[in-house]
Amino acid sequence: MERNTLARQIINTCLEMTILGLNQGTAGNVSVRYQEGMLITPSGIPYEKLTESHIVYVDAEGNHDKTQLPSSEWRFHLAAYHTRSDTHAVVHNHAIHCAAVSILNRPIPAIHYMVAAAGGNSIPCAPYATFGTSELSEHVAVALKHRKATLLQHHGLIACGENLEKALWLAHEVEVLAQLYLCTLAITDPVPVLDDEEMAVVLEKFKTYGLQCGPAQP
Ligand SMILES: C[C@H](O)[C@@H](O)[C@@H](O)C(=O)COP(=O)(O)O
Ligand SMILES: [Zn+2]
Repeated sequence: MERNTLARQIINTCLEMTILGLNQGTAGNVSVRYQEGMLITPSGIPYEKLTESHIVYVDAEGNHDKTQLPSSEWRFHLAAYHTRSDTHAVVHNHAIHCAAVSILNRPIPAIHYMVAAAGGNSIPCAPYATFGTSELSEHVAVALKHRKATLLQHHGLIACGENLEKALWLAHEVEVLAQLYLCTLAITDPVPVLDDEEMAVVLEKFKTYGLQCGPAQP
């Protein structure tokens, strides 16, 4: 796809993220795999002010046009593409319930079968490291090895997808699961979970679910 078209899709995804209530201020960032690297949102510019020319191309080594400043999290976006060959879009946000669970430093267990949408029987919580660091990107690479989404301790969420639509959908889904987890945690801890056998059945069913609709989820 043409660079400008992808840039517009990135901006629309950012705006949609805000409409869905997943973000606030300049928190979060969005990228798509492009050529040998990725196209990514710039650092610290409010989404409403973004135009196509703000979207930065960063190559696989982290090089970019010196007149532009890519998201401070370009390292973990590159790490996601490097770790997951099925990933062509990455969404990061500070959605409130995801951030709350990340502060508790807990993975989201199999409290609901939709946890399988992230590719397994839990959604991990990558250990804390300062934003924008190589250390954080290393934690992200480990967490995303077997999952399409991970919480970031004391920070937020990362969700990956084959395209922007799927990555945003998963980010929203994980936020709903995080909210559900917090609601149930307020009543009982540990929260009852589905067993590994049932989650394996769901993971198998998700391999073919929704295929007749093209970009359907999961
Ligand atoms: C301090 C930043 O907000 C950090 O949390 C980062 O992870 C983020 O979400 C937005 O940073 P950029 O504007 O640099 O993408
Ligand atoms: Zn962040």
